[in-house]
Amino acid sequence: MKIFTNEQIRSIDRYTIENEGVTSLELVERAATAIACELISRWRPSHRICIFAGPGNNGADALAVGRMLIEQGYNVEIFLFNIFGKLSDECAYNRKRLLEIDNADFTEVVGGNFQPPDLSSDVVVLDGLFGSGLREPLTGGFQSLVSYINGSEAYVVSIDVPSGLFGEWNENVLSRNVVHADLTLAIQFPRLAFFIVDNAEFIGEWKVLDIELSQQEIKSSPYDYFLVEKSDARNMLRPRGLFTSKADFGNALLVAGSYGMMGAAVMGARAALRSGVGKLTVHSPRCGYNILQASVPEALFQADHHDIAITDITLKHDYNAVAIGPGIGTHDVTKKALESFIISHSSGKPLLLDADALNCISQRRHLLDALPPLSIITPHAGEFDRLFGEHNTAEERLKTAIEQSAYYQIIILLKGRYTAVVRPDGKIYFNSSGNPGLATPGSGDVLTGIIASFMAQGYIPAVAATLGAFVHGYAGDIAAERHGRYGVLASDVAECTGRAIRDIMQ
Ligand SMILES: NC(=O)C1=CN([C@@H]2O[C@H](COP(=O)(O)OP(=O)(O)OC[C@H]3O[C@@H](n4cnc5c(N)ncnc54)[C@H](O)[C@@H]3O)[C@@H](O)[C@H]2O)[C@@H](O)CC1
Ligand SMILES: [K+]
Repeated sequence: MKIFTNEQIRSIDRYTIENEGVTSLELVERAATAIACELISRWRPSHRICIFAGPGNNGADALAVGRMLIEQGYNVEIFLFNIFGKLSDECAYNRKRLLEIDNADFTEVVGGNFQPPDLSSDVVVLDGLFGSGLREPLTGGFQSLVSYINGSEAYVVSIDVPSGLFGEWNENVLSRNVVHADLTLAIQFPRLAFFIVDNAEFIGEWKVLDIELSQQEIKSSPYDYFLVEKSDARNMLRPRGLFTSKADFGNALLVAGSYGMMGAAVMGARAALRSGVGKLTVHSPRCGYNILQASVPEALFQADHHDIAITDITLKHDYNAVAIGPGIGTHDVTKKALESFIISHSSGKPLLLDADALNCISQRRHLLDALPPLSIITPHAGEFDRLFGEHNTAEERLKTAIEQSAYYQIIILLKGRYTAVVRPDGKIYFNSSGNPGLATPGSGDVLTGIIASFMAQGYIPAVAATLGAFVHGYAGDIAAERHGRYGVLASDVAECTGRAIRDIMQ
C-alpha cells in the first residue's frame, strides 16, 4: 500500500473531484459514512458519543458522522469549535444540515469560556478537530481541550489522524499537544507518522477506510513510502519451476558464530535453508564443527583457523550472497578479519552485515565507505545508534537512515515494530507482518539467514531485504499461533519460514 504525503493526498483528492464527477461534499459524505459504519459496528445506540469538530474538513467529517448517528438513534453530543469565525465550505454546509435536525444536541463554541462535557470511561469521543490541514502544533484553547480529552477515561476515536499530529514528520510536537487516540480511522491512506514508534501513543490501533478516491491516480502517483502487505510479498516471490535444480537457487556463505554463540549460526543457517537457498556454507570457528554438522546437516561447514573466534574470512567460491555477523562477537581478531575482508572484497557484489559485524564496524566507520553499493545492513535501534550516533527519537533515527543510506549507497534495514527498509533513493518500505513474539533472542539471526537466502537466489538486494522482512514477520506470526507470543523461539521462526513462503504464495 502506498503511503502518500498530505500534499499528494490533496492532489489525488483534487484529481478525483475533477475527473470522476464527485464533489468535495460527496467525499466528506463518503468518509463520514465509513466512519459512522465503523462506530455503529462497535457501539450500541445507547452509548454516549461525544463529538468534537474543528473548522476544516476534518470537522466536516465529524459533523456529518454526528448527523448520521443521530439518524440511527444514537445518543450524541456535538461540539463545533468555530473560534476564528471561519469554517470551510464543507464544514459550514454540514453544520447547516445538523441544525436542520430537531433536538440535535449541538453546541457551537465561538470563544470565551467553554465548559467541557463530562468524559467518563463509558463515553466514546470522536475527535474531528484537525486532520491533514494542521499547519502548526496546537496551542491555547485547542491545546487545553486536547489535554482535557487526554486526561479523561473516555475511549477516543480520531478521524484521519489524531488532532495535533502531522501526517509525516513531528519533531516539534509535544505529547500534550496531540490527542491520544485509542483508534485512528485513516481516510483512504495510512500516514508516514503511523509507522514511527514515537507516535504509537497517539495513534493507538489504526484502520484505513476506503472512500474510493481515483484508483487510476493512486496507481500512477509516485510515492516515497510504502507499506508491504501479503499481496506485495506474493508479487515479489517467484514461483519455482518443475524443472529446476539446486543450482538455480544460489550459493550462500554465512559467516557466523563464536564460542558460546553458535546458536546464532545454527538459526541463521536453518532460516536460509528453509527459505530455499540452493547451497549453504557456514564459516565458523572450529568449536562450531560438531554443533553445526549435527544440527544443520544440510549446510557445509568451513572451519576458521581459530578455535573460538572468526579470524580469516576468505571466499573460496564465487558465492551469490555473503552474510556476516550473527554471533561472531567483537573480538579484536574478528574485527581485523572483517576489516581486511571488506577492504579486499573486490567482486563488487553486495554484502549483508548484521549484529556483531555492525558492532565491529561501529568502531571502524571508514569501512562503511568500502561496502559495495547496495550492501544491506540490518541494525536494531541500539546497533544503529552505535554506528551513526545517539538519537533521541525514532523519527530522528529514520531521518538519519535516509541520509546515510543515500550517502553510502547502502540499504539500511532498521528493525522495529514496522521494520523499515530504507533505500538509497530515499524510498522506505515498512513491513506489516510480525508480532511481539519476535522480540526474542536469535530473531535477528533468522532474518539474516532469510535475506541471505533470497540474495543468493537472485532477488535484488532491495527486494531480498523487503521480502525477507515480510517472510520473517509472517513466519513469526505462524510461530506465535502455535506457541503464543510469550513462547516463540527464534528456532520456531526459522522452522516456520518455509510454511510462511507457501502461505504467502497461495
Ligand atoms: N483525504 C481526502 O480526500 C478527504 C479528506 N477529508 C477530511 O478532510 C481533512 C482535511 O481537511 P482540511 O484541509 O480542511 O484540514 P483540517 O480539517 O485538518 O483543518 C484545517 C483548518 O484548521 C486550521 N488550522 C490549521 N492549523 C491550526 C492550528 N495549529 N491551530 C488552529 N487552527 C488551525 C486551518 O486554518 C483550517 O481552518 C482530512 O484530515 C479528512 O478528515 C474528508 O473530508 C474527505 C476527503
Ligand atoms: K482528527
